[in-house]
Amino acid sequence: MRQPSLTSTASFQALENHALEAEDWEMRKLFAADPQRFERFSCEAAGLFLDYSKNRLDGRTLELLAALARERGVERQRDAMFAGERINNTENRAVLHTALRAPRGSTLVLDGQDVDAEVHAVLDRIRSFTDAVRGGEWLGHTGKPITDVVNIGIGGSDLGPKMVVLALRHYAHPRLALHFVSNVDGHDMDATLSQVDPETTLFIVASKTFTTAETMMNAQTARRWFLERVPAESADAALAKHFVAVSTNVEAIKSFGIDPANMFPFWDWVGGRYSVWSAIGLPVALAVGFGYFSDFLAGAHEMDQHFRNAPIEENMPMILALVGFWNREFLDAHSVTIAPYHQDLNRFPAYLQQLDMESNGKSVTRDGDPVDTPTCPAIWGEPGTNGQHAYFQLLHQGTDLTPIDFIAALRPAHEMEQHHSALLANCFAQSEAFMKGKTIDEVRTDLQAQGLPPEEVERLAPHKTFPGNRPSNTILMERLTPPTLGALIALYEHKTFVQGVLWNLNSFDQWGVELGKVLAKKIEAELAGEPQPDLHDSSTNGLIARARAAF
Ligand SMILES: O=P(O)(O)OC[C@H]1O[C@](O)(CO)[C@@H](O)[C@@H]1O
Repeated sequence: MRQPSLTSTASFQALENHALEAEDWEMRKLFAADPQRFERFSCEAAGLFLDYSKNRLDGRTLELLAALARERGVERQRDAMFAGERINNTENRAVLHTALRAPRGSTLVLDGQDVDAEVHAVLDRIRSFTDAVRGGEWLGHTGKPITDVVNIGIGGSDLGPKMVVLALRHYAHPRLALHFVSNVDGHDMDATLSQVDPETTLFIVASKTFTTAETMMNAQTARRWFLERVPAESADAALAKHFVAVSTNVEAIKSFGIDPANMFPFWDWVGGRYSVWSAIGLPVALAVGFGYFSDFLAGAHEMDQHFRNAPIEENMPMILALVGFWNREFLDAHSVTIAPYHQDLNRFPAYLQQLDMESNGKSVTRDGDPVDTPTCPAIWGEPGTNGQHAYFQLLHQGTDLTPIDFIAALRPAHEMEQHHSALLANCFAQSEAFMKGKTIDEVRTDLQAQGLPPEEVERLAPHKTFPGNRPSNTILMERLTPPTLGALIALYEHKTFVQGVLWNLNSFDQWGVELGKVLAKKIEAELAGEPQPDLHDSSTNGLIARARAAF
């Protein structure tokens, strides 16, 4: 059924009216007026705690947002996703990444396929393979145990496993070093190959389609590099010990020369950016072992259960989505900063960029109509406290309002307690500063107390004033563990889903990446071929000409 446009819905219009009333709200005053604000605007689920009290909203705002979610059918669409309906309507696919982390025994049949049985059969294979590699029973072609694993993939076939392996480094196997090559830029492959030994390196070629240009070129290069170092007569046997594939495309992996016995499959109902739970997570299972990989899946499943069952008003992913929606639509927030106050989450912002922006960076609804409000904000960030010494200036005093998600673990994985309290102090201080700001009168009082002459006080005061009233969420966990990380990722997946439903987008296709791919193929041929007539605009022709002259 065609959805009405967002702005024509009664609940969106009610929110518009409410936003007019809320225009002058100051969070300082909201906190002063309600000593229970923190308790009222925070929730817990799956080992995570979300404080969303430092947003410009009140109970009525949430009621109206929840009403909008209901009017847009968020619960119905959530249930349709879990049930395996083909909600990816432009690719006619189900969206079942949640089935990848469901415990054995769940019943879901999709087109005659027993999803649970297939998922767990692959998980069993992942377990035996990773046990063998980690245990030193899987040997390289000269009889040595594997010491290095190189994952070759890009986008969802890189960002997820790379982020998780870094985040869980405390759980990692001491013998295995994990490397990730994604960029078609040869410097990426070169930097990795220069560190590894062909006798002890396992290559994982990870690509859902097994057609992605960057991955195919990188995989061919790795294969050539490897074969140049192996006696020709044992090439096939050696390849079988050193190359495995993760894909949905068995024919393509065969023609690449990988034995299907070395292929870990997944399915078209797993989107690339939602695939870390599938065999795309093989590097994670190799690094931390199958037990912790299962815990990671279990943490995500716990968040799934919460998302499925909790009422909207207590549902963490729904709340995160609704608050983000409020900030985007009514506070004109063009971007969101992700600030993990945990160095091991340093690739988390990059991971969320694909998750959120590839899912909801769209301007046409699922029905093909132009959207009538702004959609996905830009997502960016760096670990705190590094960001504080770089771009937080703009967040505090710039002209745009940029909401921030602070993410922290209460306990560290190290024993340097002093560092950890300094880290948390910074995290909490920043959210306080964004909320409170510092008024010009407060600045004047400070400067006067420092004994500055009145004209100097007046000259400096505007520069030292902080507008404040800038929204943030804080997500806390006890420790960064496999289950809490699983829950954290699932939280953001579902947040993205809910926002997609509010905007009536198909969050599971990514047509926007195609045009550049097609043009790059043409230009690659032009760069390699004979001089050709100018085929493009003058800028593109000029750039190609300069590159050709340099070759
Ligand atoms: O796993 P594949 O098929 O190589 O795709 C890699 C990535 O490329 C994209 O299709 C975008 O080009 C992503 O959605 C995907 O995660």
